[in-house]
This record gives sequence, C-alpha cells and structure tokens, in this order.
Amino acid sequence: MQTQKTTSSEQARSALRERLISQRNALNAAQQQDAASALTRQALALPELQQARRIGLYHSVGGELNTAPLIDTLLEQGKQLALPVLHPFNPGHLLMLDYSKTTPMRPNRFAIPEPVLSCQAVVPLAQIDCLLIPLVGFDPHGNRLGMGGGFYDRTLAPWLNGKLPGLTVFGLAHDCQQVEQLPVASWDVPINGVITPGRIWRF
Ligand SMILES: Nc1nc2c(c(=O)[nH]1)N(C=O)[C@@H](CNc1ccc(C(=O)N[C@@H](CCC(=O)O)C(=O)O)cc1)CN2
Ligand SMILES: Nc1ncnc2c1ncn2[C@@H]1O[C@H](COP(=O)(O)OP(=O)(O)OP(=O)(O)O)[C@@H](O)[C@H]1O
Repeated sequence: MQTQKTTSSEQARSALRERLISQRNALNAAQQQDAASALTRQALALPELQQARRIGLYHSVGGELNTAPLIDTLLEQGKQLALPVLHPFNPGHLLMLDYSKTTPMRPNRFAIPEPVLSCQAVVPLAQIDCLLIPLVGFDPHGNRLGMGGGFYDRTLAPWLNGKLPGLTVFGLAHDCQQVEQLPVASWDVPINGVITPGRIWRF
C-alpha cells in the first residue's frame, strides 16, 4: 500500500526492483549454473579477495546468483568466511557470523538460510576484509538496489561514514542486473565494485 510519504523515486525503485527480479527469475537452470561458474572464476581473480583473510558472503536464494560454488572454493582455500543473520536486537540490521561447512543453518523469516545464532560466532565488520553482498540492480556509478529491506544500507552506514577503513565491498550480480542509472536515495551506500559472470566493475 502506498502512503502519502511514497515519493516518485521510491515508486521508480520498486518498479525497477520488480522488473529486475523477474528478469533474473527467468534464467533457466543451465544459465544459472554457467553464471555461477563464471562468477566464481571472476571472484577468485579479484586481488581484494585473494588478499582477504576474512570474507563476508551470503547464502543465495531464488534467482540470485548461486554463491554455493564460491563459498565452497573459498573454504577449500582456507579463507575464514562469515555469513549474515537478521540482527536479533537491532531491527533492520545484519550481524555477521563465522561460517564453516559444519555450521548449523536455519531459514530466517524470509526463508533465507542463515547460521544459527551463537555469541561466540559473531564477527565484527571491522574484522572483515572483503564483504560480498547481494543486489537486485546496479549502475555504472556504483549505486545499488537491494530487496528493499534496507538491511545492507543500515549495516554499512558506519562504513559509509569512514568508520571501517579496512573494508572493501563488492556486489554480486547477474549481468542482466545492470541498468543505466538507478534512482538514488540519501541512505544508499555506494559500493567499491560489482562482480558479474561477465566482468568486474570498479567504481
Ligand atoms: N540471499 C540474500 N540474503 C539476504 C538479502 C538478500 O537480498 N539476499 N538481504 C538483503 O538485504 C537481506 C534480506 N532482505 C530481504 C528483504 C526483503 C525480502 C522480501 O520482501 N521478501 C519477500 C517477502 C517476504 C516477507 O515479507 O515475508 C518478497 O520478495 O516478496 C526478502 C529479503 C539479508 N539477507
Ligand atoms: N541507514 C539507514 N537508517 C535508517 N533507515 C534506513 C537506512 N538505510 C535504509 N533505510 C530504510 O530502509 C528502507 C529500504 O531501503 P532501500 O529501498 O534502499 O533498500 P535496499 O538497499 O533495496 O535493501 P537491502 O539493503 O536490504 O538489500 C528505506 O525505506 C529506508 O528508509
């Protein structure tokens, strides 16, 4: 339902979100598999990822690029990984938790698998060298459109304010998720780059 506060920019963002989600949902299984292999190759060639000791990633769902092959390969390389959970006390924020092949997982309220909460497993963002985040759309200026929950925008607000100087943030996306220009909101966090199956974008 639209409220009086809904602006034309928000309407444009939600229309675009809908179109881009349908576009990636239309990819067939073979296209998805090729995309995931190509994305893994591109990501492993990224110097920021090669040099990272600890990497933040996410469990993909639906038409999102499948992150499982990349997660498996990085674990085989001995990288320390962390995955997000919906923050238990800080609504709208994400908390990063240590992840290994034996970490128990459970679906969150969006049906996205996340590590079962454990205080010892919490990894502060300041300990993450490279964070790879999901997106629904991106443009060549480094703007990102997400699922609309504002989770990454809120979680990365300290990074935007210069409080996490050691962190590099890349989005992961299908090539078809690139648009000419996204409508930008004041809280949007511009990212360092986007890795697609076809190429690496740097902004
Ligand atoms: N794989 C993955 N994990 C992620 C994200 C993501 O985009 N991808 N998120 C990125 O921030 C956060 C979750 N954000 C989300 C925001 C909105 C909806 C959503 O609206 N989903 C359903 C409605 C479900 C409901 O409201 O119960 C929908 O699409 O209609 C889902 C996830 C954290 N984890
Ligand atoms: N730093 C922030 N502080 C408070 N509210 C925020 C912040 N960032 C985003 N929001 C709120 O979150 C809502 C969703 O934002 P937006 O549409 O940009 O999400 P998104 O980037 O698509 O989603 P996500 O980051 O979860 O993938 C907005 O209505 C906005 O008011």
